[in-house]
Amino acid sequence: MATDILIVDDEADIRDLVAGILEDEGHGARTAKDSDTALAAVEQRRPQLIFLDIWMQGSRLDGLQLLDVLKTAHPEVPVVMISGHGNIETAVAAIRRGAYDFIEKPFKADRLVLVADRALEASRLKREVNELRQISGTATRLVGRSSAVNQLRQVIEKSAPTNSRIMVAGPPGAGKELAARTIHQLSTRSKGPFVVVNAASLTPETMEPELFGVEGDARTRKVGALEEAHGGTLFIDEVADMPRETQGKILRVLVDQSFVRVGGATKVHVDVRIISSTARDLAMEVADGHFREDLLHRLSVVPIRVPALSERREDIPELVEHFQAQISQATGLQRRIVGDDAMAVLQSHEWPGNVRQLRNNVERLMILAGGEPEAVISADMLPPEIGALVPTRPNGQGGEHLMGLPLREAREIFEREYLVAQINRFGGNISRTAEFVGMERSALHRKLKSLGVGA
Ligand SMILES: Nc1ncnc2c1ncn2[C@@H]1O[C@H](COP(=O)(O)OP(=O)(O)OP(=O)(O)O)[C@@H](O)[C@H]1O
Repeated sequence: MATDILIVDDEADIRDLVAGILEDEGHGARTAKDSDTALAAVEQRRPQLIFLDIWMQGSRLDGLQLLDVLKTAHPEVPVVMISGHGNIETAVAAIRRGAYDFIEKPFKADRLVLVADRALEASRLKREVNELRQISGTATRLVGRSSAVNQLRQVIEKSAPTNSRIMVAGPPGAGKELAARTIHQLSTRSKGPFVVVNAASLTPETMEPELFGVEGDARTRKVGALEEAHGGTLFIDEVADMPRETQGKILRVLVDQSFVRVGGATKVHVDVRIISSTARDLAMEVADGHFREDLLHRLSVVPIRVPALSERREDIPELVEHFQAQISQATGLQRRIVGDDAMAVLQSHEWPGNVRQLRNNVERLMILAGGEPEAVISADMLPPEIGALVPTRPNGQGGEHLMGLPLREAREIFEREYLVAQINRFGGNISRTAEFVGMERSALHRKLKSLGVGA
C-alpha cells in the first residue's frame, strides 16, 4: 500500500516537483492548489501526511490558518510546512501551532524525502503507542504449545500475508482479538493501523457514525473506523451484533471499497482489510434471520477457530508464567511461584471466561500474595469459584466435557473437579472438606494424590 501524501501549494511547479520526488520514493501523492481544494481532498480521504505551503496566493485561508483547521479536525495527521526563503520565523511559529517540521524553498530532494520519512515514522510510532495504551496489558504474542494453538498459529501464518477477509470464531476471552492482531502484524499491512470496532458495545444509532464517520464542520466532523483503518486492518468484534441495516451498508463497502459518511454525499474510497470475530454460531444467526448470509460469505473467506482454554489445558502453566511476567512489568507486582496444588486446580478448572479469566486470576493472585518475597501461591489462595464444577458453567449444568469419554476416565475427571471445587469452597481447608464429602482426612489425602492433585 502506497502512502497517501497531500501537497498543498499555489505554485504548480512546486506541487509537481514535490509529488514527483515522493512518487519516485514509492509514495502516493495528491495535490491541491489552495485551502478549499485541500480541505476537499482531505474530506475525500484522510491522507497520512500533508505538505503545506505557508503563503498561498488566491487561497481563502493562508497556510497557518489552514494548519489550524487541519490540526483541529485531524490532529493525528502530520503537517510539514513549505516555507519560502525568509519566512523561517513563520515556519517556527507553525511548529508551535502543531506542524511537525518545515522545509525551506529551494529544497533538496534528499531533505524532502528525509522529512517525509521522519514525519511518517513519527506518526506511525505515535499510533502504535496509542494502540499499545489502548490494549495495555494485552499481549501481542500468542502463547502456547498445545496442538490446538499450533494449528491456530499455522492457519494464522498462512492467511496473514493474503488480503483475504477472515472470520475468527471462538468463545469469549479465548484470544480472538489477539489472533486478529497477530494476523495484522504478520501481514503486508503491518505498518498501517489496526482499528477495533466492538459491535456489541454499540447501539444501532452509534454504530454507523463509528464505522462510517460523520460529515460536518470542524467541530461535528468525525473520522469513522473505516477511514481510520485505511491502509491497514479493521477488526469488527462481535460482528453478529451488527444491526441488519448496517450489515447491508458494510456489504456495499465490501463490494466497492467505498462508502458515504453519515450526513454526507460524497463517496470515500478506502483500502481496508476486514477481520471479524464472533462468539456465536453465525450459521445459526443466518438461519434465524439475524445475519445476512451474503455478508457472512464475504466476511468469512478464511474461517479461523480459536479454541477454548479448556481444550488446551497444557498451555496453562506457560500462560500463567507469561501473564506473571506481563503484569509484573506493567504494575511492579512481584512474580510468584505457583505451587503444584494451585496449578493443578488452575489446570482442571473449566474457564468459561477463557484466557481473559485466567489472566485476571493471575493478577488477583499476585496481589493477594502480598509483599512476602518467598510467598508461594497455593490452592487455598484461589477464589472459591475457581475449581467449582457446577456454578461456573455458563448454562449452570456442567458435565458436557465428560460426554464421550470412557466411564473410568470420566469418573476420574469428575472426582478431581468435584474434590478440587469442594477444597476451594472451604478455602483449602482439607479437614472441613473431608467432613463435608464424608471421608476420613487421610483417605481424602490419598484420593487426591491418586487423582494427581497435590494437597
Ligand atoms: N494464546 C494467548 N497467549 C497470550 N495471551 C493470550 C492468548 N490468548 C488470549 N490472550 C490474552 O487474553 C486476553 C483476552 O484475549 P482477547 O481479547 O484476544 O479475547 P477475545 O476472544 O477477543 O475476547 P472477547 O470475546 O471478549 O472479544 C487478552 O489479554 C489476550 O492478550
